Amino acid sequence: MTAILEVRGLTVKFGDFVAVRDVSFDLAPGSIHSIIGPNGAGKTTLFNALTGRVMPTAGSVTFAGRDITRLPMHRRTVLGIGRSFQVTSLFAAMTVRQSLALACQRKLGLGLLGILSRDRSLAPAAARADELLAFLGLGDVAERKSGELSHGQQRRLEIGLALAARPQVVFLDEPTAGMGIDDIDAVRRLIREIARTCTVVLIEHNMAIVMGISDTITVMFQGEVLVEGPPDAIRADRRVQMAYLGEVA
Ligand SMILES: Nc1ncnc2c1ncn2[C@@H]1O[C@H](COP(=O)(O)OP(=O)(O)OP(=O)(O)O)[C@@H](O)[C@H]1O
Repeated sequence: MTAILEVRGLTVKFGDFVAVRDVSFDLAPGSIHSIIGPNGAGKTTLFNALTGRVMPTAGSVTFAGRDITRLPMHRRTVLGIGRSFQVTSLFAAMTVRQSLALACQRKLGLGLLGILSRDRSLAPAAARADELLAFLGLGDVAERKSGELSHGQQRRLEIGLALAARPQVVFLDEPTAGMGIDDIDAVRRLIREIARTCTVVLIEHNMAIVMGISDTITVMFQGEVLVEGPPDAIRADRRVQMAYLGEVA
């Protein structure tokens, strides 16, 4: 199977500090691939380098056969890479429907003014926003301000913003952080649904979720890939257990 994303020798330095060192992995199309590791292992920095938020110091990222190593984030979005991001103050002041429509709009290359106007060319973004409201289970709160949603609803909206442009690969950064058990279950189901049409890369601290839904898990430790494999192999791997205990040499 040809990988949809190929990461080779990726290194990110902040000054002299190496946050991500020589990371390589393949992302199988249609899979749920989790990146785990103890605090400070380099997961978020790796995500940032893969989505164009930070530029790597060395290495390459190839998406669907195209070298995207140095592309900025917005160009990657257009190519089909989505990323969840926090409901910012801009989104917080807008309704849920408007927030989703704006995110859809970005893909179409139009701005906030377009969304708030009644231009007919906005119909595709509005239709996509409706589709996402239903998919996320946020139809009932569509006209509420995003900033007024419950924590769990806000996290679902963040996932929706990442899906707005119909990505081929979506990066979700701790989608269940701070959630109660009911919301966690809803997000687990949502991720499974997303994976029916899209490859999912996940940073997640909740091991029950990671072990329950991942096809492949890459374990990072001190900026490097410690081990990669299916959940059962990762669960049984002594090095992983030691890493979480902070005892890997
Ligand atoms: N902009 C930056 N400048 C300097 N150091 C940074 C920067 N961003 C991250 N780091 C450092 O890089 C290391 C990896 O951080 P990163 O946030 O990628 O880890 P993580 O695995 O996502 O951790 P956590 O699970 O705690 O979120 C940490 O030591 C962090 O302090």
